[in-house]
Amino acid sequence: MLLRELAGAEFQDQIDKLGAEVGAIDISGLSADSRKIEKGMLFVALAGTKADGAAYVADAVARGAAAVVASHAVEVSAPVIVVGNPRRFLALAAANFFGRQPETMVAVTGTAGKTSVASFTRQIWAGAGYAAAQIGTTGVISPTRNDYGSLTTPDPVGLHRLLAELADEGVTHAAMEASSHGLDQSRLDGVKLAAAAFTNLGRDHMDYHPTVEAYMAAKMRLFDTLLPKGAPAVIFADDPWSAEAVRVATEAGHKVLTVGRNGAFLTLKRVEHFRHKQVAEVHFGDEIFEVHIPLAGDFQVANALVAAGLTIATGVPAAAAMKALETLQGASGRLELVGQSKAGALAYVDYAHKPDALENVLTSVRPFTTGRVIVVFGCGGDRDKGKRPIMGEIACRLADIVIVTDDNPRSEVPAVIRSEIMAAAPKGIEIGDRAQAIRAAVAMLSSGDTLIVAGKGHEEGQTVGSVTLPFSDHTELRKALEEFEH
Ligand SMILES: CC(=O)N[C@H]1[C@@H](OP(=O)(O)OP(=O)(O)OC[C@H]2O[C@@H](n3ccc(=O)[nH]c3=O)[C@H](O)[C@@H]2O)O[C@H](CO)[C@@H](O)[C@@H]1O[C@H](C)C(=O)N[C@@H](C)C(=O)N[C@H](CCC(=O)O)C(=O)O
Repeated sequence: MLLRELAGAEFQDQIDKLGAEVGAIDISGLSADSRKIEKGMLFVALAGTKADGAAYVADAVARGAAAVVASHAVEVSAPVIVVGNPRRFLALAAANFFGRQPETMVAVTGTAGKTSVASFTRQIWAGAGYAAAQIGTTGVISPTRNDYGSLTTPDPVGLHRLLAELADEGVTHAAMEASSHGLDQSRLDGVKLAAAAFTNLGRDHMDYHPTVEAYMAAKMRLFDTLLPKGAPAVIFADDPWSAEAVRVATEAGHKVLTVGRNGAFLTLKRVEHFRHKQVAEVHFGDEIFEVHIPLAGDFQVANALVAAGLTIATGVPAAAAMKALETLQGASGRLELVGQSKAGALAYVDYAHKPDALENVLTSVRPFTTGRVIVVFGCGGDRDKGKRPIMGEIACRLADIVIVTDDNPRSEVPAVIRSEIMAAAPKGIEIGDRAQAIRAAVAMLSSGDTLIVAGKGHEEGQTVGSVTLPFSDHTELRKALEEFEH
C-alpha cells in the first residue's frame, strides 16, 4: 500500500510535506517493534514506559524499514515522518492497511464487567442468528476460534489484523473490551464502532493513571474520541460515575441509553436471588419482561443489562435479547461455579483482583449462602500497592473465613505482599502456597458454605520472578474438591 494511503486523511499534510516520492513509497507492512521489521515495512517509533522507540530507528532501518514515523526528527537514511501522536498514527495506519472489520462492532469499558459484557453481547447476537465474536481478557472467541490472548485490548497492528481475519471468516458482529491502557495508548483508534458501553469505575491501575479522574478520562476516550457522533452509548446508571459518563456522552452528541435500577432505556424494577440463578423484572418502554438469568451475583444482572442494551442498540429486538439472557453462560473465571463439596457447599473461581470486584463478589454470594462465606485471595506484585490493605479489610468485613495467599508475586517478595494484606485482615489465615490455600479452604467446607477463590479467574499461570509457572485456580479447586469427596 502506498504510504500516502496508509497515512490516511488525518496525516496527509505530514506526508505531503516530504514530497510526492515519499507518499508513493510502497509499504509492505508496519510495526512498532524494530525486531519485527522486514524489508519494505514502516517502523513507527513509540515512546514507551521502558524504552523509547526512537532509540531503535537505526535498527529498524538496518532491517529494511522503507520509512519511519516518529514524534521528532531522527537522522537516518530512510524518510522520517514526524507526527504529534505516533500511537494514533500506528492505529489508523493499521486500520487502513488491513482495511476491513466485522460490520457491527461495539466496545465496552469500565473497571469491572468488561469480559462478561463482551461475552454476553456475543451470546445474545449468536442467539439472534449472527456470526459473532468477542475480543478481550479471555482472548478471542468466535464460531471458529477460542484463542487465548495476553492483552485485554490488543496492540493496534495485531488488533486490525485480527479484525480483518474475523471479517474474512464471516464474523459480522464483534464485541471488544476497551481497557484504560488500550484507550490511553490509542490501541482502538481506527475501529469503526456502532455502539459503546460504560459499566462502572473503581480503584484500579493507580500505578499507571496518576489520579482516579485521569483514569476515568482515559475510559471516556471511548465516548469523546472513538464513538461516532450520534451512535448509542449504553451506560450502567447505578454506578456513582455514571453521571460523568452521561455528561461526556451527551456532550459528544451520542444517543445516551441508560440501564439499571436508575436506567431509562432498560429499567430494572426488581431482582430476586436464588442459588446460582436470579429473576429480574425489566421494563423496556411499555414492555415488561421477567428474565431468569442463570448466573449468581447482582453485578451479573448489571452486566446482562448492559449487554442487552448494546444488542438492542445494534438491532436485536428487545424480546429476543431478553430471551437470550435466559441461557447465558458466564464468562470463564467470572463467578464461575467449579463444583460443589460432598455436603453441597458451592465453590467458585472469580477474577476479582481489585477492591470493588472483591466487594461485589463477596456481597453477591451472601444472599444465597446459608452457611459461611470463605474467601481465598492475594494481591499481585509490581502493581498498585495501595489496594492490599483495602482488599484485606473488605475480605474480613464480608467473608467469615479469609485465607490470604499469593497471587502473581512477580519481582516482589511474596511474604511482604501478604503481610501488607494481613495488616488490615485480623482474621486472615496466611498460606502462601496457592494450591495449599485452596486445599485448606475446601477442607473446611460444610453444608451451606460458599467458597470464592478470587484473583486469577481464567488465568493459567502464576508469575513468580520473571517466570510464569503453570497454575490454574480452576484445576486446583477441582482437584481439592475431588480429594475431599472421598
Ligand atoms: C505498560 C503498558 O501498557 N505498556 C504497553 C506499551 O508498551 P511501552 O510503550 O511501554 O513499551 P516499551 O517496552 O517501553 O517500548 C517502547 C517501544 O519500543 C519498541 N522497541 C523495544 C525494544 C526493541 O528492541 N525495539 C523496539 O522497537 C517497543 O516495541 C515499543 O513500541 O505499549 C505497547 C504497544 O501498544 C503495549 O504492548 C504495552 O503493553 C504491555 C505489554 C502491558 O503489559 N500492558 C498492560 C499493563 C495492559 O495494557 N493492560 C491492559 C488492561 C489491564 C486490565 O484492565 O486489567 C490491557 O489492555 O491488557
